[in-house]
Amino acid sequence: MNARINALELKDVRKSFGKSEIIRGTTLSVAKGERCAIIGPNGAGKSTLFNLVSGRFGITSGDILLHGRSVAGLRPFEINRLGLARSFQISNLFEKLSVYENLRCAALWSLGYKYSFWQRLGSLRDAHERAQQVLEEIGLQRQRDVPAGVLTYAEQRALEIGITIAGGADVILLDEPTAGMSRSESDAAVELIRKVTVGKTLLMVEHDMSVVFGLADKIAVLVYGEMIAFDTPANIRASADVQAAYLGHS
Ligand SMILES: Nc1ncnc2c1ncn2[C@@H]1O[C@H](COP(=O)(O)OP(=O)(O)OP(=O)(O)O)[C@@H](O)[C@H]1O
Repeated sequence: MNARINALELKDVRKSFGKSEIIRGTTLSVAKGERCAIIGPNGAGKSTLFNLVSGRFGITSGDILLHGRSVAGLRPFEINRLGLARSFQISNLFEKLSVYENLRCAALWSLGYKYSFWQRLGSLRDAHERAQQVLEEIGLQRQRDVPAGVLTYAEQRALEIGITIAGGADVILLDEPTAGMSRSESDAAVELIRKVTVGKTLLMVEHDMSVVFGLADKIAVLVYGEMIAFDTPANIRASADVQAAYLGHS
């Protein structure tokens, strides 16, 4: 029965800021293990949608389900503990801490670090193991003890992806993971994202169409708060509506 439950589901989600309705009835189902990209012109509401899914903003109406369970009204850390982690457009690193320490902090936070002595010992051990494992996955072993602030930009973005996955969440939200990267850096980031999201569910906002079409199993097109299409990359590319509303102008 669980196989039929989607990892993430948005049901007629609406969000208004004052009198302006920014998200206008979005319905979206992301199956377990699927990689899904949200595209759309500037101001379409992509970041707002991310903020609704991760609990940073409350929805005005509709519902959001994570593994079949409503998360509407929950706070970001509660949604995180239920298995959803997100990255941010703006760097979220502790620049003075080492690469390893950044990863360990992220793992500890998600493990629900508490002040009980025994629990603390167990959490520290688990966090250490997770941090080591993620360090290898993101290919930053050689920079393990380097302060995050001195990494190159592309390495910092890789570390951010590592921090996002370090807690073991199975639904990952990445906000413009290749923004500001050169073509070759962005190609490497695509490979990294592909690798670290195997077996997980990915929702990402991305402006770079080669990244979107290279990674996504499904693409959602958001225009002025309305989801005008949600389909495979081939169908999105062929859609006259999408061409007219967005791709033709990018
Ligand atoms: N906290 C807020 N209060 C009021 N309006 C907001 C708030 N956050 C976003 N908006 C408005 O919602 C609209 C959508 O913004 P959003 O940042 O979600 O778009 P976007 O698709 O992510 O754009 P971009 O591609 O430029 O990042 C914009 O008109 C923005 O001004």
